[in-house]
Amino acid sequence: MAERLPLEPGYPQPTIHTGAAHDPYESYTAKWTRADARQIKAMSDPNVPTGANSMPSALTMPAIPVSFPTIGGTVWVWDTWPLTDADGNQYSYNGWDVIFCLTAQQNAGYGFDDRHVHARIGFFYRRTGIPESRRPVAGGWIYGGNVFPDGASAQVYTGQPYTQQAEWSGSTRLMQLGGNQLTTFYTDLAFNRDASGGNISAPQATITKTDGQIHADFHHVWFTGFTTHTALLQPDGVYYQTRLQNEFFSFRDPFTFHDPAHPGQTFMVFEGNSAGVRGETPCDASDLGYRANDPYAETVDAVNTSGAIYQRANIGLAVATKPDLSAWKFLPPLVSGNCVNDQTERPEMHIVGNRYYLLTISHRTTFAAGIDGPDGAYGFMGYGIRSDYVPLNRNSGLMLGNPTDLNTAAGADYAPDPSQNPNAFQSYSHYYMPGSLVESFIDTVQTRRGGTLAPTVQVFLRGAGSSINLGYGAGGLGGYGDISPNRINIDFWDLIQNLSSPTTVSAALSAGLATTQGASTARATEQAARDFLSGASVN
Ligand SMILES: OC[C@H]1O[C@@](CO)(OC[C@@]2(O[C@H]3O[C@H](CO)[C@@H](O)[C@H](O)[C@H]3O)O[C@H](CO)[C@@H](O)[C@@H]2O)[C@@H](O)[C@@H]1O
Repeated sequence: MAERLPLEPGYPQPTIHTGAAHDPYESYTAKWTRADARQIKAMSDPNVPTGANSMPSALTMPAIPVSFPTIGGTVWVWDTWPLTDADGNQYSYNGWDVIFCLTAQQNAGYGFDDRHVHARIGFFYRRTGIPESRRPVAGGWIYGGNVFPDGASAQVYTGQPYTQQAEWSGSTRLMQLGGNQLTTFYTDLAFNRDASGGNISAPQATITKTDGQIHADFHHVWFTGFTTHTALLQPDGVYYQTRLQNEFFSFRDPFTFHDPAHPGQTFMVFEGNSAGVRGETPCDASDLGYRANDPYAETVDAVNTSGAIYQRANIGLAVATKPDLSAWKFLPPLVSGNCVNDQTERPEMHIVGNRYYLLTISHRTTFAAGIDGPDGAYGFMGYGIRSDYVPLNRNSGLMLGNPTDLNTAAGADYAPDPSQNPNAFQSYSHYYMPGSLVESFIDTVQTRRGGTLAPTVQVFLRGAGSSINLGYGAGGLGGYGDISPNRINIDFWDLIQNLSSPTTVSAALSAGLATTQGASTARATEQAARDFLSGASVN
């Protein structure tokens, strides 16, 4: 890593990271250090040689107008993920784009900020291939309802003393090209309420798997299955903090992936906290990461007594131990942010050539005492699943922040000061897609609450840096809810079985599709069905 000289007044030199790869099974956890994260503030400080008067525009999402359109319907929408394979490719299924979203009913007697405890995984769909310019303003998504049958996700807690349960983020994988079998990995959350309606004690969080099938005809998309929910992981207290160690623990957001360097294995990254009893597990010099004799270094004692001891985010790793992905074992965390931040949420792994990008999201309010940064997406670059990850962009870790003046007080993360930071919480839960596109949801613009899909933006990853494409869409903001597939999956037999009229069945037969059974290759089947679809009249 290049040295940065001279020392910037008030800010330390960042930690030296090499990006070097380690074995995934090795006990090595890269650090997002305080020396690194303090570079976020340095970048916006006009008093340092390389600082600016605000967050750099290359790392800042342009302001979303308060007049944003909404996806419509009866549910709030937040964390969203498309239908993908384990390599992150996004699929159109039988001619439909499909997305999965955390959703909560809008008119059920609770407010937007209480949505988390009512969350269900819902789905939306729209026809594939319509140019963005011809889609309705909020993407033209049609709400399809909940993915899992009512009550199915509660079975994970059968016989346990919880009175309420919710479905939190995860990922949904197409298990075989040409088929309709899906596996959803998600966070099954359970808790009790006290008399005032709040939570009694910490929720329990279980990373869970459930299998189902997607179906489509020419009118709509629907699901079957998802009736059996298998608990995969609860925190172990060794690598990952438990609810008994910290009632505010984080353990959620599974994202599964394959690595060409480890064929035949399935890995999962997830949001965790470093194990240890809250407030009794101090940080050490490696968490702070200061170079020797840096005049802007803090002492370990000063950091631990500042309150920063309570922030212990990590990005966890697990590996499947059964081919049907029904059993997993923990591996040591990939990255920790002890005394830096308390939440590294919805982590994703993107492998581009020999570079491994570990991306995550975080809040301004979850940074530790003495560190500041905007709500948004953060990232790290290494040369293997387990690496000495380099935090992106001058080691700060910041990849894409909401427009935020870090010289103003943080405040509550759901209540921006419209006069100072009207867009500081405009979007959250950024998800990186093929084509360097990033989708997210709108939380709050000025004082208007969102619960709808944000404009998609484009962020290029280059080495250990990134930059938003301000030429994308209008001034850097693309379409609202522009989440498009880069691959097509046709399940011919699902399509044929679900055609809605005999005329269309005979059209399919006369198009030669039936002859593909048994005789033709999967490629020919796909091509025939694709030809048929493109010539079909849809309504
Ligand atoms: O709904 C839970 C899923 O959402 C995720 C990522 O978006 O967790 C987000 C989190 O933050 C929300 O609450 C914040 C505080 O109210 C609010 O400022 C923010 O806008 C919200 O997105 O939700 C939990 C519970 O409130 C909180 O700990 C997180 O920071 C994801 O990790 C969950 O699966």
